Amino acid sequence: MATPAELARLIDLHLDDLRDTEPKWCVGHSEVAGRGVFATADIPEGEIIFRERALVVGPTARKGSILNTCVCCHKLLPVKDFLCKRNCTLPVCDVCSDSQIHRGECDWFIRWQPMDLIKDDSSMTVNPMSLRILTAIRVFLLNTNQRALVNAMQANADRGYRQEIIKAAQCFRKFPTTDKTFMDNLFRVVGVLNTNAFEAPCRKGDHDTLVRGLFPLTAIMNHECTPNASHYFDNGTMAVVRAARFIPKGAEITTTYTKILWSNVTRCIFLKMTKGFICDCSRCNDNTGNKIKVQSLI
Ligand SMILES: C[S@@+](CC[C@H](N)C(=O)[O-])C[C@H]1O[C@@H](n2cnc3c(N)ncnc32)[C@H](O)[C@@H]1O
Repeated sequence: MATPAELARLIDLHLDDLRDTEPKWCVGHSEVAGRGVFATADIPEGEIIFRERALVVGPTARKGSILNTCVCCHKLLPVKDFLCKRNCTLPVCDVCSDSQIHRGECDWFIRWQPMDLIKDDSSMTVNPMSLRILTAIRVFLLNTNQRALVNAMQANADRGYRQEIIKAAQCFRKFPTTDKTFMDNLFRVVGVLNTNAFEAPCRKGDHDTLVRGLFPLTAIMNHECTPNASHYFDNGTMAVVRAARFIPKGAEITTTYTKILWSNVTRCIFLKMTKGFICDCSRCNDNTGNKIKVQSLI
């Protein structure tokens, strides 16, 4: 795992113009888990601690997601004929289909020969599993420093992630499954995304959608059930982190990976299933909050 100093260097490059001249945060070794974010000065309640743009964004492709949403600008597309004109099978609007941002992924998808999916009314549709893998593929198209940042992030290992890749590979005739280096890298990237990515609300005109974004600095914050910071997303592409209460210099800045009002049991199960850990914070250890041994449930 990359050291806090190496991670901080790469985050610094990623923040670019959003880097404060005197940031009130730093990346350090955490007593909670691995690396974390720490206050370098007293931070008053309500103050914005940092903002960052997404390093990479893609569709969530969850059950119930509206598939005719442009994978680049997220605008709503017509119900029919919404796939890329170059036959990469990704939903993309006319403007984005010719854009630099789509061209790279479009070339990769075309090379892998996506399977046609024909609907009952004989129009073409898109396979959600090929949409789901798109964010991971976009990581391969980042520049060297950006890819190094992704590599420096934690990737939990989970058998389900391999399944996600296998299902995506089945959407193509020529997915490079025999390229071991590529497949190993893809497995790690999928692990990084599943460990760190956020689902962020995004609005385009009247169309509300959820996008899946990797915000590395926001993701480095460890979880607490009574966090001292909160985060929100500005139209899917910008994360904003602010102090939920006064944070003294030197304290670890934490956020919550769950909904704050969920019960102890619900938070415990969610954290174990999605983030692979059992929280040991004071709220979880408060016996009046019906603490249970999650190990015995899973
Ligand atoms: C998004 S990462 C957080 C950054 C991570 N500490 C690092 O070094 O990259 C999420 C992972 O951090 C660990 N983690 C975060 N908060 C934790 C907590 N309160 N207790 C135990 N592990 C935690 C878990 O392994 C979790 O899957």
